[in-house]
Amino acid sequence: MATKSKFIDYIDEALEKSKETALSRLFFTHQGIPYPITMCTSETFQALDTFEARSNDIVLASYPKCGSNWILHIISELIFAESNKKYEYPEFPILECGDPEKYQRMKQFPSPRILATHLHYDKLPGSIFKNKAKILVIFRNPKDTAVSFFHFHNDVPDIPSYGSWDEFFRQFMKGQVSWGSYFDFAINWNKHLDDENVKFILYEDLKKNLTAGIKQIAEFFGFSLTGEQIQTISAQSTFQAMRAKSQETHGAVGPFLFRKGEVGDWKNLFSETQNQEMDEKFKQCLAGTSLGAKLKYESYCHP
Ligand SMILES: Nc1ncnc2c1ncn2[C@@H]1O[C@H](COP(=O)(O)OS(=O)(=O)O)[C@@H](OP(=O)(O)O)[C@H]1O
Repeated sequence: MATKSKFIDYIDEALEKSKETALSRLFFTHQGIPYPITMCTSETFQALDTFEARSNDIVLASYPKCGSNWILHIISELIFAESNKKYEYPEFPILECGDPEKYQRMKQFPSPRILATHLHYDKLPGSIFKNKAKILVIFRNPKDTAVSFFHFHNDVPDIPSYGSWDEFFRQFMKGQVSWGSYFDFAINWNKHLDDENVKFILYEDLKKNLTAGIKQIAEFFGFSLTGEQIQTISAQSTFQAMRAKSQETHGAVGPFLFRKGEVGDWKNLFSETQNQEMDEKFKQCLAGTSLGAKLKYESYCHP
């Protein structure tokens, strides 16, 4: 994604802060949602209200662990293929993370700017909608998302760990994890997936047919690339290719972030009771909805 850059500096800085942070002190709550103090501050949230989006910003919205780094990579490769200019990540790409002055600096950045975010729909800065920026929304099945989230906490040495998978699962189901509840995030987006300038993409579909997914993403954002260029990007965007370069692109956390990249890893951790609990929650929150169908829960979350 980037050579040693602000991007890696920012991750290293957050990891350094994490070292001194116990899990019990990791979160602060802003407008009802828990965020990690190692990455977000209330000052930055305040400054975010003044953020001015552009119509040609590329917005990537996802709950944590649904594949945002994958899509970020694909987008930066699309930009490179079209313009022959490497996207340099002048700031950490997660919009809500960083110091409050970042939005001032971002005014100077050339278009297109990539804005990744884990914010829930109703917490996104209004200028994204007012100025009609295009938003790609990435979803992944909730069981694999939870398992990926747990491993990230418990595998990365500098990030506060949970006592056990069972403990993490309890907190995940209550929405007491960074960026809040997966299900609230989903319920919020469900009403907006057919809005103008919004496109939905499913992690599992991208896994099944990466080339087709990249083609759709390119079309949505108006990149006109040849079939050969799409194939090249596809070859560079497989899990294996990205994991092999992960230390170079993401620093020390790279191999933990690009952990397994599989569909169905939840089967290794979920107990029967946890399965039933999540199936029930899915039913309550999303059964019969447009997003509920799009997530293909039956295919990806049933044994
Ligand atoms: N190319 C490719 N193919 C398949 N899967 C991939 C790819 N790149 C990233 N990933 C997987 O995405 C998971 C990390 O999600 P995020 O990038 O959204 O994480 S974060 O929220 O920004 O920390 C994490 O999932 P798990 O492996 O299940 O933990 C990554 O491995």
